[in-house]
Amino acid sequence: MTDLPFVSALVQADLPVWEQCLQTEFLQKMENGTLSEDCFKSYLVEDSLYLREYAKIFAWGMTKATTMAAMRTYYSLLSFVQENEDLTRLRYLEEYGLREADIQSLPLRPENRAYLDCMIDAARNGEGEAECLMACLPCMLSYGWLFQKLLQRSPAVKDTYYGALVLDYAGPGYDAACRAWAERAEAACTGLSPERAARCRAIFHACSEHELHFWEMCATPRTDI
Ligand SMILES: Cc1ncc(CN)c(N)n1
Repeated sequence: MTDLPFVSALVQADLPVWEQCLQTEFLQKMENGTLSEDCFKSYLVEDSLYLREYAKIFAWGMTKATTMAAMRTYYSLLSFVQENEDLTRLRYLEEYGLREADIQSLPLRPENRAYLDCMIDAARNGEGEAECLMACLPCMLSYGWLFQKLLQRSPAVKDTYYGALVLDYAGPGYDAACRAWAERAEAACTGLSPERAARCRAIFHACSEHELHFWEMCATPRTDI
């Protein structure tokens, strides 16, 4: 992504946070094959609730869109998350005897709620597309980075129970979506005033930190499923 200077600088600045994500108990155990099914199931449930709410961030973005290109970006991102990213997760949930409809009434854990509130705040109160994309980007890009790293470091992870999920996020389809998303963010953030660019960087960083807190949370399973 060296041809995307704004986005590359964001990623470089936050790599230490993403490294910390890789070191969390949940991802370490996933990598070495010792993650309990309770933890994994709990992660899938929490993440399903997260992705449901995540969709609403695009809705806020759309209310501020001033071009058809921006509308199409939100639409394509939303459909990627809901149609591609959802498939593997739903298959796992099914294996646990859970249907999507069964989990909708569950409360979000505080770390999850805090992350979503941060993104919604950026999309609702920011000036426009740049802020909305900055809020959504760490979610997308950090997963691509994390799971590619995990797979490179421990290729045997693909033969574990969690292999399908790892391969999804480390694979070319997800990578292409990340690239498209990053290009759009680069365009939205090009030519911003220094003040607004700084606010965008702060949103991206805050959301990277929330990704870390989400992984930390996942080491302890929910007790209500
Ligand atoms: C919390 C979280 N962050 C990121 C992703 C990957 N889009 C996800 N599914 N969930």
